[in-house]
Amino acid sequence: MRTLFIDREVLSYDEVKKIADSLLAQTPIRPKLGIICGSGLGALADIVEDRTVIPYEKIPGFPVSTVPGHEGKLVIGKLKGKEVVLMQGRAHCYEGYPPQKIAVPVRTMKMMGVQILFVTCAAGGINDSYQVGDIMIIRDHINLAGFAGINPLVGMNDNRFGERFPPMSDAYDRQIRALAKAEAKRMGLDPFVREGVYSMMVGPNFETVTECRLLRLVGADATGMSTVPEVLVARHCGMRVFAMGLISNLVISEYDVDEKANHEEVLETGQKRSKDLQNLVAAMVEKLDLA
Ligand SMILES: O=P(O)(O)O[C@H]1O[C@H](CO)[C@@H](O)[C@H]1O
Ligand code: HPA
Repeated sequence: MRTLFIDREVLSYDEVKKIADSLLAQTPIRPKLGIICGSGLGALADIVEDRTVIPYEKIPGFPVSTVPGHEGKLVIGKLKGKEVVLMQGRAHCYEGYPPQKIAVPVRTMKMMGVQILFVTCAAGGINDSYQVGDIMIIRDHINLAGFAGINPLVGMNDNRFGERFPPMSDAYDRQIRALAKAEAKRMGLDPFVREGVYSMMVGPNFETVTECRLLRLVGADATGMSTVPEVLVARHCGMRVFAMGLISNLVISEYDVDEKANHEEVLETGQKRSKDLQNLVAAMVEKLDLA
C-alpha cells in the first residue's frame, strides 16, 4: 500500500478493533453513548455509576492527556441507567499529537458500540453578547486548523471506518440540539444557553487581538483548540454528534488592554458551572433514545 508520512500514526481497523475488544473485556457495560469532557469539565464523570476506570496510559494506542484539567481516564459505566463510555479529558494537537492520533479514542468508542457522541469543551467567547459561564450548543464549526491541512481524515481511507468524502453540512445533530434547548429551558438554564459556531485553531497560544477580530468577521461565536477533529472522525464513522462549549473566558479583542486570556480562568469557570453541565447532560441522556 502507498504510504503517506502520517500513516504511521493511523491505527488500522484491526488495531482499533483490538483496543475496543480489550476494553469491552474489562466491563459488562456495552456503551451506546460516548462523552468527551473538555478542560475543567471532567466532573461529568462523577455522575457515572457502576464504573470501570481505565487510565489512558493503560490503553495501548491511546493519546495521553498532558494538560491540567484533563484527568486522562476512560470511565465506563451507567448514566441515568444508560450504558456510557466517558473520556475524562482529551488530547490536543498542540500537545504534539497528529490529528490522526486524536481519532483513535473516537474510533475505539465506535467499535465498542457507541452510536451517539457528546463532545464538550471550554471555549473563548467571541460573540459580543456572550458572557463567561454561558453554555454554547455548537450548531456548526469552522475548521481553521483544516485550512492549514490539519485534519484527522487526511491519509489513506479505510472504507470500513467511513467514506472518503464525508459530508459535514449536518455535523451537529438537529434533534439532539433541540433536546438540549428544551431540557435547558425546562431546567431554567435558558438564560445562559446559546447556540453558535465554534472555530478551532491548533493553539497552544491564545489568539492575538487581530485573530479574534478575524474570527468574529468570519462568523465564529466562540473559539477553542479541540472538538473539531473528534467531530470529523465521529461523523466519518457514522455517529450522531452533539457538542457544547462552556464559555470559560471572553477573547481579548481590544488592543492595548491589560487583561489576558489564561488557562486558570478556563478551569475556574468549568468548576463554577460543573453542576449545571452535569444536570443538563443527565437530563438529556435520560431522554435520549438509545435503542
Ligand atoms: O477544548 P478543551 O479541551 O476543553 O480545552 C480548551 O482549554 C484549553 C485552553 O485553556 C485548550 O486546550 C482549549 O482547547
Ligand atoms: N481561545 C482558545 N481556546 C480556548 C479559549 C480561548 O480564549 N478559552 C478556552 N479555550
